[in-house]
Amino acid sequence: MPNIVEVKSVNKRFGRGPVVLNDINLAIEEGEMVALIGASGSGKSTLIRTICGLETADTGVGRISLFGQVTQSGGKRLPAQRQLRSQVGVIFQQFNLVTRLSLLTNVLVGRLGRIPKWRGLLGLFPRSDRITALKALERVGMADKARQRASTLSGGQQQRGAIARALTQEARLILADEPIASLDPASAERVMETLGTINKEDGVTVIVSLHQIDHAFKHCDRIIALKDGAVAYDGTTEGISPENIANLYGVEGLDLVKDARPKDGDGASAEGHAPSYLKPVAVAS
Ligand SMILES: Nc1ncnc2c1ncn2[C@@H]1O[C@H](COP(=O)(O)OP(=O)(O)OP(=O)(O)O)[C@@H](O)[C@H]1O
Repeated sequence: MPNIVEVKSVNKRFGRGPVVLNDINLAIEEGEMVALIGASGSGKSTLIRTICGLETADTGVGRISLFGQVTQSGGKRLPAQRQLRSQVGVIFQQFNLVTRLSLLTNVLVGRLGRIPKWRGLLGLFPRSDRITALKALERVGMADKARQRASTLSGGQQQRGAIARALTQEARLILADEPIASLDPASAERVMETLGTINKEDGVTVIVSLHQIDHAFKHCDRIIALKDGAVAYDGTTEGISPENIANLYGVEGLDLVKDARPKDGDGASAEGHAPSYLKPVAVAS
């Protein structure tokens, strides 16, 4: 089975600006749930946008492959980029849904690449597509909101709608760029749980960039960390050390770890894949 995502020797600068991605090399296998972390400006969004083809890497030897096919090489998009587009679901921090349309119509947009263009333009989605979309909304706990205008939904509900759209699209890979950055803690948790569920139950590969390390600890089994555009850590979530975190975020990083530490008595706030130094120590009774 080829890697779902392969990034080889990718560099990126915007115009004559500083280096934003510096010799990135990554391989992500099918079914992984990967957190992309790093301080603000470290290049997370640019890497996600380059992987999904919204940006091109610099000219040179850099190459990106999706599902075993080269989509970008030498700073140029190749035909495979377009052909594979329907298999990649992209979720952003904001502006994921067309606010004047109903949630159901937004989710049906996920089928546009799979029906004749004229049907899509007229909004004539087959009944089977509507059923698929409604099932996807049910999976993310939003079926009762199907007829509601997207503008009337909360940020967290809109993000779950965007996940339903990716499910309807039958995406094999979801790239989520800070999907919980503007959400309250409960909505953020719900969105991360939803991404985790479709990763586990449907085998969809997920790459999610996050500012909140505790969500990475809880929901992702692998962490890729960027510092100044270069990969500073790539390994298991359990394996990331306080030194790694301090290297990424400086002194404030240690506070982030402290915040992620399970609180006394009330269970773990960073269960899941949290490194052992964050897990509660079992006390023999
Ligand atoms: N379109 C652009 N034109 C010029 N510079 C850009 C552009 N997009 C990003 N950059 C620069 O690239 C660098 C990395 O930005 P990027 O948004 O990828 O980082 P990030 O890690 O996602 O940051 P944050 O966590 O704050 O969203 C920043 O210095 C940013 O100013």
